[in-house]
Amino acid sequence: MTDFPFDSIGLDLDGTLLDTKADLAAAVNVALAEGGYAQVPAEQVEGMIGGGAKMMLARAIESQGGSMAEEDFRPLYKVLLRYYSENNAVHSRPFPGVIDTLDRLAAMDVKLAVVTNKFESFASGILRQLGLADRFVTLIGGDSLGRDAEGNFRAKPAADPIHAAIERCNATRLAFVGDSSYDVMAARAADVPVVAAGYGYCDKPADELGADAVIDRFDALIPALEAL
Ligand SMILES: O=C(O)COP(=O)(O)O
Ligand SMILES: [Mg+2]
Repeated sequence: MTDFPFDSIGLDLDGTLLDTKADLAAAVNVALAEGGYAQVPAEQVEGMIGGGAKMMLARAIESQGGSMAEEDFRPLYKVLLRYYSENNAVHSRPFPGVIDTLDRLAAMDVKLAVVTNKFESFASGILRQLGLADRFVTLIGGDSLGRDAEGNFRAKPAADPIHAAIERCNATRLAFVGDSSYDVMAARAADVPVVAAGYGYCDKPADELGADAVIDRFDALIPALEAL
């Protein structure tokens, strides 16, 4: 181990490690077509990513003043999930600098955990298809920790998935990296330092997310963490 200040890093998936926008947009648009709604361009879907697939679809339907009644929404959500389960790594790829940086972190014995609001099965399938699964000590998806007393998934922005990452990495010092306000809120709630991926699908300007640092490429991560 070098004098790198963290022994573990938690990493968001969509918009941080992987550019998944095109596959997510295709899945949303299949569901929107099913409901008779207009198609939404991928650039617009981008701002709807971060809270999980259900929230992404809800935002797309609401942007067209559509019905959010359970009997209208549920069938479209099912269409999205079915389509995405079969088409989730068609266009999705690591962002520039991701592979090199993960190699460098592995060489420094830094443990890596994926903490995503995607369903665990989707996230693990994508990482497997892209040949990246073995790089992570653990993967915590939006559904991995079950639901809280109100019936909501114990997912970001809650601290629970970050705490789970700390535990599963057996981390002494963990930092988190993510692209949305959910990521920053979850890291803050768990009291861990957080770096914002400014090149990702930020739901507000990256420097307004409240992170400790902002990077504009993934390969700026190691120096950014060293400077925290
Ligand atoms: O798919 C989403 O909406 C969120 O996924 P992420 O937590 O990996 O960004
Ligand atoms: Mg994200």
